[in-house]
Amino acid sequence: MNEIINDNTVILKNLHVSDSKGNTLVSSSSMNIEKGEIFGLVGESGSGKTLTAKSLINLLPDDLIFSADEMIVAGKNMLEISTREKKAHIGKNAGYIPQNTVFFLHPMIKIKNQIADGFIDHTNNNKKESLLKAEGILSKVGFSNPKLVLNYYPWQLSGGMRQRINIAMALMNDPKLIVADEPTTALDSTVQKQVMELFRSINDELNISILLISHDLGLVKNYSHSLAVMYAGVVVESGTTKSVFENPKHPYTQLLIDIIPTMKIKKTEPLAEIPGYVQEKGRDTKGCLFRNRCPKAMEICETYVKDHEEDGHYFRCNLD
Ligand SMILES: Nc1ncnc2c1ncn2[C@@H]1O[C@H](COP(=O)(O)OP(=O)(O)OP(=O)(O)O)[C@@H](O)[C@H]1O
Repeated sequence: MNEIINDNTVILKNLHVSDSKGNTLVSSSSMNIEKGEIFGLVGESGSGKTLTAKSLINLLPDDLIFSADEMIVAGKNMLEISTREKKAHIGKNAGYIPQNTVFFLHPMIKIKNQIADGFIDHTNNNKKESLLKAEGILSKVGFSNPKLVLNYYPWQLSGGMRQRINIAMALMNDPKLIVADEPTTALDSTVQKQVMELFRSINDELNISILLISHDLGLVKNYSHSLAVMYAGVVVESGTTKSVFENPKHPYTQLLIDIIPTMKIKKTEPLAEIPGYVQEKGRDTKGCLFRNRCPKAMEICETYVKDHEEDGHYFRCNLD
């Protein structure tokens, strides 16, 4: 009964996450990730990107409470299966690349002993088979001498190489979905580009869906097919990347697009910012959470906010 006949890798409707004191952290958030697409999830720090992604892949901290009207991930209804089944399903079908990759790999354990674990846990393969598989994947992610790399300790590798190892680890179980949380934040711009091109080729060649979390709308514009913009725990706009960029509807999205740095900016010029900050508290209001920073706010925005959807382009705002 839990097998879903649907091509979408993720269907999420009305996600709500709160802390143990009942404070709302994420609310009314929905998204669909189609099979084989790169889906960008953007927003400022604290907007709920990581919590949303972690809800999907069963990694929410135990002290947080979540609910949703629908949550389908890689063909399974996550709201109807046991914790054990969820763990097995996610372990087999989803790879996670966390924000802080430096601490993700244990510095004192050889790569070969870290890369094999998840694969052995979720398949019936032994260590030898898993290392053979790892060699193939390491060359896919750009290592010319995978046998040598397997014998390295993480501290012997550069940041970009460690990130390639993390990507290889996420690929070991042939997942349907990879969640990459700010995967290039710690890298310099040349390595950043190489890593993003690697994600693109993985997506092209293996048809794996990628949930790309980033605060950088410019990066998401370049690499994603569709995207969702989050503000203060709420998805305020979503759609294909083309339609959101050609016709951004939400004032927050419009401002984010305006501040994407362009090549024309002189090095000495400061980057523009949106005045104000994302609110941490009071996220369960019926009104619009962006109203205090919104240049187009109206009185009604204090108590009400309207949902619009046309041809898969969604936005949540009282403007039409
Ligand atoms: N375990 C937790 N307990 C209580 N509040 C939390 C917890 N984890 C996150 N939060 C809060 O939930 C909100 C959303 O956090 P989240 O990490 O999802 O944001 P984000 O958009 O991923 O930001 P960043 O880019 O900084 O990681 C923030 O206000 C954060 O302080």
